[in-house]
Amino acid sequence: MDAGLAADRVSRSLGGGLVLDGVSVAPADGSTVGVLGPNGSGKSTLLRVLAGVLEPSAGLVTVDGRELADVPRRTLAKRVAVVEQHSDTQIPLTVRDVVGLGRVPHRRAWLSASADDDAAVQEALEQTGMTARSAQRWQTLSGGERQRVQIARALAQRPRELLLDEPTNHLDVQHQFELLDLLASLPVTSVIALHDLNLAAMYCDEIVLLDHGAVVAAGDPADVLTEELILQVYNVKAEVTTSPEGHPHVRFLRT
Ligand SMILES: Nc1ncnc2c1ncn2[C@@H]1O[C@H](COP(=O)(O)OP(=O)(O)OP(=O)(O)O)[C@@H](O)[C@H]1O
Repeated sequence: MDAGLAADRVSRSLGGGLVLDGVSVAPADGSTVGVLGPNGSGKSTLLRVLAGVLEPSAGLVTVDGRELADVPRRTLAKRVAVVEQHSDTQIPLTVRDVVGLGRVPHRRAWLSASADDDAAVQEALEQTGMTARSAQRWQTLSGGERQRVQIARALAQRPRELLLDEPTNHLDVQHQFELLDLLASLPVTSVIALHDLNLAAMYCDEIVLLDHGAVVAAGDPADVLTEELILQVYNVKAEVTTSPEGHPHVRFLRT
């Protein structure tokens, strides 16, 4: 039986158009998979289908070989965490409250937070560098701080799979690296929609390149981030070299 979360030839229509077209992805346990592709290529939709928020029109999403629709919501909520592109709330919550929401699937409704819950929240705040702001109101945070708190909420959930939609948006360069270093160091399987090809090259074990809802290439970053595929998919000329660390490095050419 397949372990983990996987999509098998998944299609999905939205608003009368085919937004995902036969997409398969089966991240290795503990790996980091980057989902790349131009605007509108289906990255967010793929993450939403993997999260069980959207049902596929065709194909299967499975968790440990079991169809997602057959997995109880609470079981799913305990093991799959999602960081969406835009999160907002009108409710006056502190940073600690927001991170604590990650523990809700682990708690019985009538019980208050356990020592385990508190420890998970504390650890997630530390991992994302947000401990000092734990009493601050969520609404008063900067865009990058909000992003880090959403990531802390997802980590507090202690998921096995973490789905992140452009998590480096709003983050300064130091925090982009810190976040991706953190994700790479954790024993979670991460599926990350990204726009930055070089960040993907540095941090992803595997890249899935989407175009018009279909997988154009998937596999090792060096096999996916080629000059030919970048030109084909993004319509931009690029020079791809190999960095001293052995990752592909993309330099865009605007001549
Ligand atoms: N509810 C909807 N009705 C109609 N079309 C939709 C709907 N939701 C998404 N789409 C379309 O599906 C396509 C894929 O959207 P999606 O958000 O998955 O792309 P993306 O690759 O994440 O894009 P971006 O890089 O801009 O975030 C887009 O063309 C979008 O307009």
